[in-house]
Amino acid sequence: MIVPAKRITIIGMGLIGGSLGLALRAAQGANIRITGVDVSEDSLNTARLLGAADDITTDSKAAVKDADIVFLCTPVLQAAALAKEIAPYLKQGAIVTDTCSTKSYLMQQIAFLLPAGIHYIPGHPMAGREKSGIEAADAALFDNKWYILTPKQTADKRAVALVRQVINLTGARITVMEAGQHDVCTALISHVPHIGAAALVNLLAYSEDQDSSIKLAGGGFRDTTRIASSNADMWADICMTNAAPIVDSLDKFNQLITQITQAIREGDRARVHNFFTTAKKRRDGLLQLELSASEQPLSNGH
Ligand SMILES: NC(=O)c1ccc[n+]([C@@H]2O[C@H](COP(=O)([O-])OP(=O)(O)OC[C@H]3O[C@@H](n4cnc5c(N)ncnc54)[C@H](O)[C@@H]3O)[C@@H](O)[C@H]2O)c1
Ligand SMILES: O=C(O)C(=O)C[C@]1(C(=O)O)C=C[C@@H](O)C=C1
Repeated sequence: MIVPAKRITIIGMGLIGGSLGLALRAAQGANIRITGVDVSEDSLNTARLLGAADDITTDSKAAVKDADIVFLCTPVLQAAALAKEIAPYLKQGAIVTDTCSTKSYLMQQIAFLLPAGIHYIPGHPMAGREKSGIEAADAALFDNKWYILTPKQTADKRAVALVRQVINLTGARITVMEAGQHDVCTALISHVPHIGAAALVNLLAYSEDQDSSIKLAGGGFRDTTRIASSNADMWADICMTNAAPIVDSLDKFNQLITQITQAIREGDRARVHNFFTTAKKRRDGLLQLELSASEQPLSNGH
C-alpha cells in the first residue's frame, strides 16, 4: 500500500530512528522521501549510506518545513526541547509523533507548544535492543512487535489514521491506550526490569572476588543482565519523566526482596519454595499467553 504521507522527517537517527527509516524504505521504496536529522554528522552519513534517509541535516528547523509527518526519536528530554524548537516551522496539517518510552510527560510538555492545525500523536514501539546508535539499526526491528499509540481523545482522527498507516508499514502491531495506563504498565514491564538489571551488574562491585565472579558468570547472569548494556542517556531521561509509576513499582519490588531475604535468613524453605513456584507458574503462563497471541490474526491487517 502506498501511504499518502510523502515526506517524513526523522529527528534522531539512532537505533530507533534508523530502524524506522530502514523499515519505511523497505516498504515504500522511492514513494517516500525521508529526511534524517541528528546532532552527529557521522550518524547521518551512515544513515544515508544504509538507505535510512535520503536527505540528511543537523538543522531540525529546516528539516521539518515540508514534512507531512515528523518522528521525534531522541531521548525524552531532548524530544521535548526539539518539539519547542521546531513548532514554528511546521506546515499546516503536519503531524508530530515520537517513539519515546514515556508518554504523559511528553504529552504535557508538547500540548501547548504546537500551533493550531498541527497534530501530535504520541507513540512508543515496544521493540528495541541493548545497543544504541545507527549502527545497531535493523529494518525488521518492529516486525510483529507492539507499537503503542496514546492520542488524546480529542486528537484529529485523520492524523491518527495516517500515523497508523505509516506504522503499519514497519510490520508492527498497533495498540491504542491512555498515556497514564501506558506509563504504569511500562514502568512495571520495562523500566523497573532495566533498573534491576543495572543493579545486578552494579552488585558485582560489592564482590570481594570480582575477577572470579565475572569469570564464572554463565547463562543466568547473562540472560538477566543483557539490558544493562543499554544507553544511560535514554534511561536517565526515562526515570526522570516517569518517576511516580517507577517509584511505585520499585517500592513493591523492594517489599518482595525484603520478604525473600527474611525467609532465607530464617531458613524457611517452604516460603522460599513458594516464592519460586509462584514466579515459575506466572512466567510459564506468560510464555503460553505470548504463544497464543502470536497465533491470533493481527487486528491491523498484517
Ligand atoms: N533503545 C530501545 O530499546 C528503545 C525502544 C523503544 C523506544 N525507545 C525510545 O526511542 C528514543 C530513541 O532511542 P534510541 O535507542 O534510538 O537512542 P539512540 O541513542 O540509539 O539514538 C538517539 C539519537 O538521537 C540523537 N540526538 C540526541 N539529541 C538530539 C538532538 N537534540 N537533535 C538531533 N538528534 C539528537 C543522537 O545523536 C542519536 O543518534 C528514546 O526516546 C527511547 O526512549 C528506545
Ligand atoms: O529488548 C530490549 O533490549 C529492550 O530493552 C527493549 C525495551 C523493553 O524494555 O522491552 C526498552 C525500552 C523501550 O521503551 C521499549 C522496549
